[in-house]
Amino acid sequence: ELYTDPSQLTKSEYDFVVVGAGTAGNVIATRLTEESSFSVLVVEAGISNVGILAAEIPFLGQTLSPDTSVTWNFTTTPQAGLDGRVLQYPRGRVLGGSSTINFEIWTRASEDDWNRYADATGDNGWSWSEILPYMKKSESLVAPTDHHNTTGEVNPSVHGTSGPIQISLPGFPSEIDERIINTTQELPSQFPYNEDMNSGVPLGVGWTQCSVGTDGHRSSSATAYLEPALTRSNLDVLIMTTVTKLTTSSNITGVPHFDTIEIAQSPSSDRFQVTATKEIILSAGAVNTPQLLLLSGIGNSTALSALGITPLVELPDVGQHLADHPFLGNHWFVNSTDTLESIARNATLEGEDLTQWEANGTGQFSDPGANQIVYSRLSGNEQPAVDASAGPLAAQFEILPVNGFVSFIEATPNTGNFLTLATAVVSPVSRGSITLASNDPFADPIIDPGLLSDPTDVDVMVQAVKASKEFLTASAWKGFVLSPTADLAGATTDAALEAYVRNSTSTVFHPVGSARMTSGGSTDGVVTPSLLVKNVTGLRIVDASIFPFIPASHPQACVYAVAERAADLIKAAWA
Ligand SMILES: Cc1cc2nc3c(=O)[nH]c(=O)nc-3n(C[C@H](O)[C@H](O)[C@H](O)COP(=O)(O)OP(=O)(O)OC[C@H]3O[C@@H](n4cnc5c(N)ncnc54)[C@H](O)[C@@H]3O)c2cc1C
Repeated sequence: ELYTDPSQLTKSEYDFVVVGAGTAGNVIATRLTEESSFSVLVVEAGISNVGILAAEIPFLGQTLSPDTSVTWNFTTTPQAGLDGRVLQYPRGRVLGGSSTINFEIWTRASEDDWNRYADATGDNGWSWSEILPYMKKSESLVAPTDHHNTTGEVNPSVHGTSGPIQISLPGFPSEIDERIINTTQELPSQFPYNEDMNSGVPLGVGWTQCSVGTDGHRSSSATAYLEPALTRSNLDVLIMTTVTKLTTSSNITGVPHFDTIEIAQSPSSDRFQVTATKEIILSAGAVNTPQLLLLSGIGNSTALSALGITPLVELPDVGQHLADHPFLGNHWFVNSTDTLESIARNATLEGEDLTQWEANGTGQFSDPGANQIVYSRLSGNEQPAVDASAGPLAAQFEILPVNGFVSFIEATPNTGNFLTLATAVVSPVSRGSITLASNDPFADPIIDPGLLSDPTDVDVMVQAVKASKEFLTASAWKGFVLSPTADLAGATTDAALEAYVRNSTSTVFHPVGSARMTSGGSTDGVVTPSLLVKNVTGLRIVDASIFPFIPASHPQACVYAVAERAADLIKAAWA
C-alpha cells in the first residue's frame, strides 16, 4: 500500500522499517518482502516519481537538478580547494531517490576497488568475485532503443539477464562517436579500446552502459524494484514524510537497541512513532544517513552535546571520511551545428524529439548524452605524490566526452557549438565531512565534500586536463575541433592550469563513505562488514555512505550491488 500521510498507517509495528525509498532502500524493501512472513514499511521524505516526465525521459534527467521539487536543495560549505566557491549539492528526494534524477551512467568500478573493500573489512564477501553475482542479479542487459547490433560494444557474458534494472547501450548516434572510436585506433597505447568496462577491468575507452530500457525509459529503483512490489500485502510505503529521529526503547544486551523511528511531515506537524521488531535499515544516502545518526545521538559525543543532543553512542566516524569526485567541464568550439546546444536553442527540434520519444521511445530523448567513457591512469613519470587508487586496474581519472556544452556551474553560452571532455579525479585523496548545523531535523546539515582539498588531487586533475588535450591530437578530430574556450586556452603553464582547475572544477554528485564500513574488530568506522551499526543493536545501514573508499566509477551500479548483498545478509540473519 502507498500512503501519503502517517495518520493513514493502520499499524505502528513492522518487522523491518526502511528509512529512505532511494536507490538502495527500494532494493532492500523489494527483496525482504519476497519473504511473505516479513512485513516492511519504507518511509520516504519525497514525493512519488509517477507522472514526472523528465524522470522518464533520459535526455531530460539533468533538468531534475539542482533545486527542484524532487531534490534536497543542499549546498556545500565554501570549498577551500576551489577558491572558496560554494556548490549546489542536489540529492534525489523522490521515490527512487538519486536513481530517479541521476544521469544513468552504469559502471561497476574495478576488481581492485572491490578487492580493497574485502581487504579493508576482512570480509571476502565484498571481493570482486563474490560481488559479481550481485551485480548480475541487479541488472538485465537489454537491446538499445535503436536495436543496433552491439557485437564488440559490450560483453554479454559479464552481465545479468534477468535482474530488475534494465541497462543498455546508447541508442542514438552522435557525430563524435566515430571520432572517439577512431582515436582508440590512432592512440592505442594511451587510449586503448575496451569492449566492456564493466568486466572488472575498466581502463580504456568504451561504450557507455546506461540504466535505460529498450523502451527508452529510465530504469530506476522506483520503476524497476519498488513499483512491481507495491502490490504485495506485506509492503507499505509512506511518502512525503521525514524520519526525524531513531529512538531506543531498551538496552537488553548492554548497548542501546534502536527499534523506533519518529516521523513527521513538516517541522510543525504531529510526530508519529513506528517500531521495527527486527531491524531498522537506514538508506537515506551519504548526506542524510549520517545526519540522522547524529540527530539520534550516535556520533562524536562532544559535538553532539554542544548542539543540545543527548549522546547515546560514541561513534566519532559518523559523518567523517566523506569522499566525492571532482568534475571539470573542459570545452572546445567545434565546426558543427549538430551538437546538443542546438536542441535547447530550437523549440521546433525539441518538440520533434519529444514527439518521437512519445511515439516509440527512440531518438535523442532516449539517450542520456555521454555515449563513451574513458578511464585512465597516469603514466609512470607522472604518478602523483600519493596514489589513492585501489590498484593497477583501478582508474585514477576519467574523461567523459559529450557532443555539447556540459557544466554544472556555468550556463550554456547563447551562441557557439561545443565539445566537452569532462575530466574527473576518480580515486581522490581528499576527504570531507557531514556535520550538524543544529538539532533541528528539518535543517540542512553542513556538507563539506573537501573537493581538491588535497594537492595530489589538483595534480591529477591537471594531468587529466593534459590527457584530454592529448586525446584531441588524433587526426580524427581534425577539421572538427576548432579551439579551446578562453579559460582553457589561457591555461598554458602548470601554474595557470592549476588556477584554471581550482576555478572551474565542481562535482559530479558522487558522495560516499560518510558511515564507512570497517572490520568488525576495528574501533574506527561506523558499520561492520555486515553493515550493522557498531556499538548498538537493531540498526543497519545500506546505502552509498558505507563505502570504505570511493569506487573509481559512477557509483549507482555499486550501490545496487551492495544493497542486493545486504538483502541476503538480512534474510540470512532472520532465517
Ligand atoms: C544529479 C546526480 C547525477 C548522478 N549521476 C549518476 C550517474 O550517471 N551514474 C551513477 O552511477 N551515479 C550517479 N549519481 C550518483 C548516484 O545516483 C548515487 O550514488 C546513488 O543513487 C545513491 O544511492 P543511495 O541509496 O545511497 O541514496 P539515494 O538514492 O539518494 O536515496 C536516499 C533516499 O532517502 C530519502 N531520505 C533521506 N533522508 C530521509 C529522511 N530523514 N526521511 C525519509 N527519507 C529520507 C531521500 O529522499 C532519498 O529518496 C548521480 C547523483 C546525482 C545527484
